[in-house]
Amino acid sequence: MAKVLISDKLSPTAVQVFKDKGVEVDYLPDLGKDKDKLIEVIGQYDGLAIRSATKATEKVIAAADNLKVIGRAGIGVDNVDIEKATQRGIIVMNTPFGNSITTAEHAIAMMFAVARQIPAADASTQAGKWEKSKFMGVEITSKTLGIIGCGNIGGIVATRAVGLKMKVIAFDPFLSPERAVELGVEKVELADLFKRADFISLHTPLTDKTRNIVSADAIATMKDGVRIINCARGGLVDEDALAEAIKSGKVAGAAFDVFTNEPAKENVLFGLPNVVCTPHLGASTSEAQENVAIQVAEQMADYLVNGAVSNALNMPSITAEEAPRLTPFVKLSDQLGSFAGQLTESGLKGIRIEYEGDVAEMNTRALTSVVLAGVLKPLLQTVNMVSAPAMAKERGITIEETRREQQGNYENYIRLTLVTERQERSVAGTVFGDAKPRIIQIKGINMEAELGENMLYITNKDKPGFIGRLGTLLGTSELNIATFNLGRKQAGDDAIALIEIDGSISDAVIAEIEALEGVVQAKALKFSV
Ligand SMILES: NC(=O)c1ccc[n+]([C@@H]2O[C@H](COP(=O)([O-])OP(=O)(O)OC[C@H]3O[C@@H](n4cnc5c(N)ncnc54)[C@H](O)[C@@H]3O)[C@@H](O)[C@H]2O)c1
Ligand SMILES: O=C(O)CC[C@@H](O)C(=O)O
Repeated sequence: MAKVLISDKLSPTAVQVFKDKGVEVDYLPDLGKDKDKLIEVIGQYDGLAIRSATKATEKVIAAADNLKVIGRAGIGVDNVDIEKATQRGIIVMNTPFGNSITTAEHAIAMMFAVARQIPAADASTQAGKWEKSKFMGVEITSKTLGIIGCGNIGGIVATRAVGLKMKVIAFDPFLSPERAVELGVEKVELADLFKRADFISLHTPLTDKTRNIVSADAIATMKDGVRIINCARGGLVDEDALAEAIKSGKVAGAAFDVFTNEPAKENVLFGLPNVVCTPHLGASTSEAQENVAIQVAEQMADYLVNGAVSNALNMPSITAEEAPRLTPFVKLSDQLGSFAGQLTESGLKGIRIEYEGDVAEMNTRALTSVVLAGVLKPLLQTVNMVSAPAMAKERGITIEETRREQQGNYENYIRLTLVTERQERSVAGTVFGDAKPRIIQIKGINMEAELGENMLYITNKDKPGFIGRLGTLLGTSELNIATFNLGRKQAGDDAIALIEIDGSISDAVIAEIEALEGVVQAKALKFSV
């Protein structure tokens, strides 16, 4: 039974979801904060469910010998080393929509808070001061809100702000003109946004491009009295530059939920006039926490139990519905990749995968990942379908995928061609109605072979007497033939034999086969069945 560790504070509903789906679960909500303890125990788990307190660092991942999936109950995955997870074949998934409304509402709340200085006014009033003239605010109606990053959360903020009668402008290179119209926002360039906005709200991930997107230079181009809200990620705004701009009066206020260093026990913004801060509360509503906990538990359990993949950041999705239909093709893809990979001895330059017929309409991205893992496995023992695409890319191997809907002799067909420094070698296979994969072509030679655990692959000159000599040799070596498949282009040409053997084939037997008259190549191949 798969075993999952929940190492952050997740709604207890997640525990029940895991149990209901047949996954064993340990709920240790404070463990994530103890790096050493996490490293000590992580090896025993197949899944790790986290929020933001647990840092799934390179060291944690290196110690995670059985880990198959990391599930983030939330959106941002900057606390997970995705590259290292991918290299170890661990899927990283998040819950991209479960807390979007809640976070967008927090951004709107923060905008009001900074427009009317509510936290400071509250503190003063409760201190018995009644400082009515000190807290003069501004209306937001008719003001311009500049949204940087108009995805899920930015989009919700935009529609709420339009409802509040604001003029909304947005900078997001991936925002389509149609979506901008749908949201009621004007798509603008960043420099334009900085010049025009009365309020600026950030909603991008933290990347190399977005780090310090609000810099000292950017602030200098803004309207005097602008107010800045960050409920996305610390590091999007240069906090030192903002602090200076607040002190000088250039910026009239800031509302921050996220900070460059978290937990933010101290920060240059703390204590400045009209700065409102919350401790990364954007996603903290009971509704959002219930949503993300249930979603992450369902996704992780679906993967661990059924192989379904949703919302993975390092692997194509496979829905629970398509997983059973895809299974025989996953097996075929693995066999084709493994077959070609085991026969490849010179430097691999390119991989071509052709899908034809029914299979061309399936989730070929996932199948391609499986093929790649099969090809690379003989070279890189730890590779799997998660890590294979990245590993192939790292090694400069080009990947080409084509899909054709028309059918030839078979209802479906996958052909894999490996391009090496010396040659191109192709192998093709199909899945029949019995859901069993078959190899149907090797190097252009037709045959119909089912692969077993131990296969003997031989290329030989098609001359009389060869099969007899081979049968005698296998017999005297006490190797029993389970199935025997032959193919050739034409009489006298190269022929291929693919033979299933009951038991493994030693190097000594392979050497004897190679010494038989007419043998061009002999190889023992192993497959997982
Ligand atoms: N405060 C919280 O508790 C909390 C909760 C949830 C999400 N978040 C954060 O909010 C942010 C947005 O989340 P989301 O779900 O809307 O993500 P999203 O992926 O749906 O949207 C992000 C948008 O940013 C845009 N973008 C990327 N690079 C950009 C750039 N250089 N300039 C302008 N736009 C760019 C993308 O095109 C995309 O539309 C993330 O950083 C996420 O981690 C914070
Ligand atoms: O889990 C949290 O409280 C914060 C989540 C938020 O930052 C996210 O990216 O989803």
